[in-house]
Amino acid sequence: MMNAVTVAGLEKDMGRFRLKDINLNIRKGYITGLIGENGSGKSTLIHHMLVLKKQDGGRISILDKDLEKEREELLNRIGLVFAEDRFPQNINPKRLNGLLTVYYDHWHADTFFAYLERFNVDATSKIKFLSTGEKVKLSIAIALSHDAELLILDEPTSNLDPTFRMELLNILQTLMTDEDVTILFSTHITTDLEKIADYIVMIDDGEVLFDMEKDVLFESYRKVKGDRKIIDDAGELLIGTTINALGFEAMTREPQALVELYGRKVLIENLTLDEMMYFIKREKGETING
Ligand SMILES: Nc1ncnc2c1ncn2[C@@H]1O[C@H](COP(=O)(O)OP(=O)(O)OP(=O)(O)O)[C@@H](O)[C@H]1O
Repeated sequence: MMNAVTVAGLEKDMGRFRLKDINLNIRKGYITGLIGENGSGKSTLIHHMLVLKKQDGGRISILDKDLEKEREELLNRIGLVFAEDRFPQNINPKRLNGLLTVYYDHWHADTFFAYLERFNVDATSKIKFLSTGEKVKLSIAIALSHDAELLILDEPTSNLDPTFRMELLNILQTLMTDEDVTILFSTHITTDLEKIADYIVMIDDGEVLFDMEKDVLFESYRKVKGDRKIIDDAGELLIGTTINALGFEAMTREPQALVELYGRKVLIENLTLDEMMYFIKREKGETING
């Protein structure tokens, strides 16, 4: 099995918003980061990867099982973390542990309580009294305590303090090396993905814009800054050109060619994932608007 998740031709019409022919492979044993603007469809995609209905177009297989037919078994093998919590609010994590023992085939109470202690979450406090970040930590502790082979984390880090975010990234990386799990991780904190992701998937307006190995992505594209006068001439080599008081900035796949053609009139730099998203989005907007 090469892919932990295969999404083929997923279509979902939600009225104003549509997932359009989503084809996606989440490679087994790697961390895939899912990025995209607010409302681009990250949460919708994750949701429909887990609850595909007959009337939707497309096929999804997870861990070599057909999602439609074997949902129950699959949910046992997937660790889920969402930004908002879905727990019963009036019980404490200790009581929740009792429910989870029944729910999961491979529940490890000792692991669960060890994580809660490590994360500083009070196991005797009613869930409704936990802070937003503490609820996320609870959710992470659960996801890590039932031998999940696949972790799906939808914006897990947005409510976490920087210290714990770093700790979580370390935990995830350790899991990858020790247990060979697969992780799908959506976030706006792209620096987290620059640190730990192996693959990056960007979606925009319900479509997959790219699905690439992170290292290849960063090797393939560079930022270029330069003198405004060369924009027209170099246009073909520039992606998402922005003009500012100092000149222009753009993304390019051809840094070498730009240097050969324009010498000191251009400056080549490395890109961040945020900048890549910005330039790609700009380029797409320009194409659409003519
Ligand atoms: N149940 C629903 N019915 C109709 N439209 C919906 C529903 N849920 C979400 N949408 C719409 O689908 C679009 C995509 O939303 P989604 O939550 O998937 O985006 P996202 O990429 O996760 O955004 P964010 O980064 O803000 O969390 C939005 O325009 C949203 O309004």
